[in-house]
Amino acid sequence: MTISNAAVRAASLTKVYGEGDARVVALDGVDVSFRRGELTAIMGPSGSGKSTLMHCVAGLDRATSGQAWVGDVELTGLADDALTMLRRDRIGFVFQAFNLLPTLNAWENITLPLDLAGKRVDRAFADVVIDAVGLRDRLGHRPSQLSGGQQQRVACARALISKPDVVFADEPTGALDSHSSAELLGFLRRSVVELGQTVVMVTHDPTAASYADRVVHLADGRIVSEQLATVGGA
Ligand SMILES: Nc1ncnc2c1ncn2[C@@H]1O[C@H](COP(=O)(O)OP(=O)(O)OP(=O)(O)O)[C@@H](O)[C@H]1O
Repeated sequence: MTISNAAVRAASLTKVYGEGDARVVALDGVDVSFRRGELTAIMGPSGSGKSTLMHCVAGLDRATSGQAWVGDVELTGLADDALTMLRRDRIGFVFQAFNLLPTLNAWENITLPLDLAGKRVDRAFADVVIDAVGLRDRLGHRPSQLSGGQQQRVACARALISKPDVVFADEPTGALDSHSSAELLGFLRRSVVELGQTVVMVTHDPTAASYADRVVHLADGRIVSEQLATVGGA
């Protein structure tokens, strides 16, 4: 793969927590690329390093050694403030806990990243995103007035609204029932197919992984296999 096809890349990425008896090698020299315009799932047993890998390539945590790039920007060489700006401008996040602001309504939550960055809302694109997540009639509702599935769709819309280079989703369906999970995964899939979004999703759930174009398996901090998914949208 050429570098230009990789939205995100890691080379010899290593993360060590603690020292002495408490020393844990969470990532052990990981080489991986996440391609543009694809949904990649990261799977593996509990403790295999999935979240650590995501955090280190998304600039939420610092690797101990090795390199990570978002596009052609090397994260591992950035100062803290440059890393914060890169996260804000080029990366969208969806977490298991929806992390919405309780006092803001759905529309205000969705457009918050643009407000924080001092950018205008592209109304035409916002319409596309809001219709895709099916939230048109819920825009004035606060998170407490929405179901879990609706809250997670708000979080997804918020991640997409600034057209980031990549959306990282960490167990996005972990708190959802199977119906809401299917809706959410269908939406993430459509964001890839229809909007050309790049998505990297950490998941335990084989059903969630079946929506991916490619599945990367981790064990003990190493990539043990990579496979192309057969369906990409189950
Ligand atoms: N802040 C930390 N301090 C010490 N050890 C940590 C820390 N964060 C993670 N670890 C350890 O690093 C290893 C990888 O953890 P990580 O959370 O990346 O795994 P995971 O595959 O995402 O697990 P899960 O599926 O259970 O969320 C584990 O052994 C974990 O205990």
